[in-house]
Amino acid sequence: MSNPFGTVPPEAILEGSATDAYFERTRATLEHAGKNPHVVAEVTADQFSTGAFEVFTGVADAATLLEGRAVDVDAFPDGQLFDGGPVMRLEGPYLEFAELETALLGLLSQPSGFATAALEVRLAAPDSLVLSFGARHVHPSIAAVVERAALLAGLDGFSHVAAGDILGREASGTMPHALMFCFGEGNQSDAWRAFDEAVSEDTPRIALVDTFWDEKSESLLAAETLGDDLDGVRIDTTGSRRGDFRHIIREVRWELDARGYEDVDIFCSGGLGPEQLRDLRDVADGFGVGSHITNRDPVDFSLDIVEIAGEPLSKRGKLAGVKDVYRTPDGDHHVTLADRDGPTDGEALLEPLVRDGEVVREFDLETATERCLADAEAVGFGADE
Ligand SMILES: O=P(O)(O)OC[C@H]1O[C@H](OP(=O)(O)OP(=O)(O)O)[C@H](O)[C@@H]1O
Repeated sequence: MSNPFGTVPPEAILEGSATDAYFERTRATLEHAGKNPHVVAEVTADQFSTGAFEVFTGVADAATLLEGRAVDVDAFPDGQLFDGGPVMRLEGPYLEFAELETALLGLLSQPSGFATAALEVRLAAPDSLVLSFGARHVHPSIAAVVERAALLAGLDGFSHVAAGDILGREASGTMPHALMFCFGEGNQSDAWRAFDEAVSEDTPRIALVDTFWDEKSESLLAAETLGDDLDGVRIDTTGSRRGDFRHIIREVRWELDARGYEDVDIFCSGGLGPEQLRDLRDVADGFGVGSHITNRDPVDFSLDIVEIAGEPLSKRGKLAGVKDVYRTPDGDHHVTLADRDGPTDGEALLEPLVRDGEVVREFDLETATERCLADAEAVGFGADE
């Protein structure tokens, strides 16, 4: 039972065996030929800007991976938005990092995809409570990766308990339909009352109100049952019954208000993405979002050697030479050769991460979140049309 779920252990990732076989064969071949050239390699998604910004994250994990190797690494800060050109640059003898390419790209690609999708929902409802509910859609061993990406993008919290332990944040949530079933139809009040009695005082009392009856009937019943103790209701109406979800939410709001329950908030979940949040943000108080975040494809990063023994080179379709990337105050993204002048008012985005194997940067999630949201504003990411 040392590895009951068959996951690749951290030791394998750090030592380089979490790799594609062709890198092991490359090492064998280069060692056989007595070659280990000094190279510069870049991690890039798109060679040229496309206007489609994405969030860069996973930098701390990349630093952990590369620590102790005789390489210098420069990278964008965690949470920076990018669009074309390198987000990371590695320099050193090629065999110092050859086999790490597979793990390095994985550590960056999937979290960056999650964070980009999470930022879309954050910006779609900037004033609403938005929680990440997507842990159920991914392998449990990476749940904290999802939740960290959600926090990085400015979401207010997440549902996963073990991720909370890792990230130092308490998991949030309401109650599942399973709880309602255990009390049975007609006994919803018993379920909500028992929940109120059982959970800690600081747990919000948010009743799930779509299980057996109409959302309006169950919401009013929850309000009558818990009175002033009820903080909110959650409506998770299944897709086949949803009809006009906005109308359902407005109707519940109306009925609660009509009976003096103006302080009871309405939370929604189930298949929600940025489009739905924009539509519902003025009638609902908060949202739980899962699959929109976890279904996101990884960002398609690749690592390419761009200079070898001081000479620029690249494969066909890629851009040779060491590059720098700048952001100008107008939000424009500039990719230039590193030995040419960048824009005079440009901020260079590639910053030292590792120097001769030593990690030279500190990581702070709150700072990364601030950067992510400020950068999204600077480049107009997620702006309402
Ligand atoms: O659709 P997503 O955005 O991925 O949302 C994540 C999940 O949260 C809701 O489930 P709920 O908490 O109601 O689960 P339950 O049916 O087990 O109670 C929703 O129905 C999804 O299954």
